[in-house]
Amino acid sequence: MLAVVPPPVTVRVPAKVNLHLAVGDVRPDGYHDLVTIFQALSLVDEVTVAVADEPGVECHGEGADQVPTGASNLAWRAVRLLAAHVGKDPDDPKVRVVIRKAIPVAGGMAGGSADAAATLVGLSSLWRLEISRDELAELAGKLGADVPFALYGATALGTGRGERIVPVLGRHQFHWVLAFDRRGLSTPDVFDELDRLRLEGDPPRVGAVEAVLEGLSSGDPRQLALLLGNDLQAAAVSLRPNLRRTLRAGVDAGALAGIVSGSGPTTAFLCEDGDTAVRVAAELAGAGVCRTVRVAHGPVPGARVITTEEPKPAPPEVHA
Ligand SMILES: C[C@@](CO)(OP(=O)(O)O)[C@H](O)COP(=O)(O)OP(=O)(O)OC[C@H]1O[C@@H](n2ccc(N)nc2=O)[C@H](O)[C@@H]1O
Ligand SMILES: Nc1ncnc2c1ncn2[C@@H]1O[C@H](COP(=O)(O)OP(=O)(O)O)[C@@H](O)[C@H]1O
Repeated sequence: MLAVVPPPVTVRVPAKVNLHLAVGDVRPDGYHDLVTIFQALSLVDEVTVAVADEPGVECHGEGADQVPTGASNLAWRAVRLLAAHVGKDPDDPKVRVVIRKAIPVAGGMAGGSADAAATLVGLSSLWRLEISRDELAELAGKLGADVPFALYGATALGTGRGERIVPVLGRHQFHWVLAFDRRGLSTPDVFDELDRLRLEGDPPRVGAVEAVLEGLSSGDPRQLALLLGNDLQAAAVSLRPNLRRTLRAGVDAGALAGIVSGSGPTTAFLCEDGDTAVRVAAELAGAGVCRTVRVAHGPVPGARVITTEEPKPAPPEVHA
C-alpha cells in the first residue's frame, strides 16, 4: 500500500517591536532579566514545512544571504528539537523548510525567532501532533528568549529572559513606520555594550511598565508615544551613532515618537493613524537615513497556519 504524504504546511509569523524594554543586571548565566512589552506587527515571514527525502533549509527574500542554512539556522534547530521531543530521529527528520523573509535579519525584530516558532507550529500540523501552544512554548523557550512570544503574538508582557509570556488584552490598533538600517546588529554585542555603558556611567532607564500598560489600554497613540522606552537604545546608538539621525528624521517627518526596536538597529515610529504612517514613511525614505522603510500595524496574531489561497498582505514599500 502507498503511504500518503501529507501536503506541505505554510505558517505566517509576525515580527515584534518592544514598546517597553527594561534590562536588569547581567546574570551568572550571561542573560539579563527583562521586563518587556512585545507587540506583534503586520510585517511577516512565511515558513513552509514539507516531508522530503532531501532535508534542509532554504531561505529567500529580505536579507536571505545573511541567514545560515546549516545546523545553526534557528528554524532547523526547531525541527531537531521537536523531532527529538516526539521520538523522531533529529538527525534524519525527513523535512524541508522554506523560509520567505520580510523581517530584517539581525534587525531587533526577532525574525530568526519568528521562523523557529513558525517551524514548531508548521511541524505540529504536518506531523499531526497533539501538542498545546503552552507545550510548544516550553520548547520555544529553549531555542531563544524571543521565540515563545512569536507563538502567541498580539501584545504581551515578557519577563525572565523574555520567555515568560502573559497576554496583554486590548482591542486598539497602532500604526508604525519601520526603518531598516544598512546592516544588522548582533544581540549579544548590544547587551555587552549596555553592560559597558553601565560600568562607565548611568545610561537612561525606562520608567514603570504599569504606565505603558495604561497607555495601551487607552488606545490613544499620543499617550502611548510618551511612554515608549528601551534600555538597549543607548547601547544600540553607541554602536551605530547614525541611528540618532534616523530617530530624529522620523519625528521630524511627523511620527509621534521613535524608538530602537529591541537590540536594533531597526527603528520603529509610532504614528497617529495609518494615513500619517504612509506619509511619514515616504518622507523618511526620501531623507536618506536608512536602507528601506515599511509601514505596519499591530497587534496581529502569532504564528498560524495559512491556506495557500489566503493573499499575503502587502504593506506599501518605500525604498530610500
Ligand atoms: C533583545 C531582544 C528583546 O526582545 O530581542 P532582539 O532585539 O534580539 O530581537 C531579546 O531579548 C533577545 O532575544 P533572543 O534574540 O531570542 O535572544 P537569545 O538568542 O536567547 O540570546 C542571545 C544573546 O542575547 C543576550 N541576551 C538575550 C536575552 C536576555 N534576556 N538577556 C541577554 O543577555 C545574551 O548574550 C544571549 O546569549
Ligand atoms: N531563520 C533565521 N532567520 C534569521 N536569522 C537567523 C535565522 N537562523 C539563524 N539566524 C541568525 O540569527 C541572528 C539573529 O537574527 P534575527 O533573529 O533576525 O535578529 P534579532 O535577534 O536582532 O531579532 C542572525 O545574525 C542570523 O545569523
